[in-house]
Amino acid sequence: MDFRAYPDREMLAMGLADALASCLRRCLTTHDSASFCVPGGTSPGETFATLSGADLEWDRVHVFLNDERWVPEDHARSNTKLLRETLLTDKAARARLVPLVNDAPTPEEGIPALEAGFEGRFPISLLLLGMGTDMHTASLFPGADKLDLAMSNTAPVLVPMRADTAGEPRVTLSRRVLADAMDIHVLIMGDEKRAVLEDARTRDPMQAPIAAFLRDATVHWAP
Ligand SMILES: O=C(O)[C@H](O)[C@@H](O)[C@H](O)[C@H](O)COP(=O)(O)O
Repeated sequence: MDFRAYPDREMLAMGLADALASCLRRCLTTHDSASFCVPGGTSPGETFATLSGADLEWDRVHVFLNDERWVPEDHARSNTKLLRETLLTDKAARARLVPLVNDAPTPEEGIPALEAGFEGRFPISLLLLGMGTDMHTASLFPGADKLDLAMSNTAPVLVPMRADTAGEPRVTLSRRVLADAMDIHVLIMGDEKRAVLEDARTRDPMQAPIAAFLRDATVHWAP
């Protein structure tokens, strides 16, 4: 694991946006398109806003979330809404969004149509993950109903997920497809998350799902 500490959150947003843009640019020199998989939640907003102004061929970039809450796209807790408002603006408005939610009443009913949209998108070129203080990442929550399946080597691309701490039902990319990414970055902020991440490194991924991704990751942190 590579750990990059920034003096403050503004510097983190600038440094991380720069690292992500360079990686996408590099990928597009050797490939027709790039797959860029990003977290929801509150932490990446400023990084996304900075990255959206980066000069690169966004129309060759396929963007999708690590996970989504099963709520309509205009819901306050929709990660897709956040993505449209922060990353998919300015120059990055030309990127192609691969949807992770649809009108089906449950994730189970919606997943077959969503999985079809992921054809040709793997391996992920660039993965950015967040982390909760319970050591979850994407919607891989400790104790969640389908965690066994989502962490297994034979998992499908998308797994429906319910957990007491998750709020609404979720859909998440499985560990297998996330960990297969060519380049993995993790974004965390604050002293509490730094300590939690250190602790997670020593734990079994079934208790600390973020641990499944740390060995090859670059972690970006600011107080
Ligand atoms: O939909 C989600 O909740 C996320 O994708 C999730 O995995 C997130 O990255 C962490 O919970 C951190 O969230 P914060 O950045 O809000 O702390």
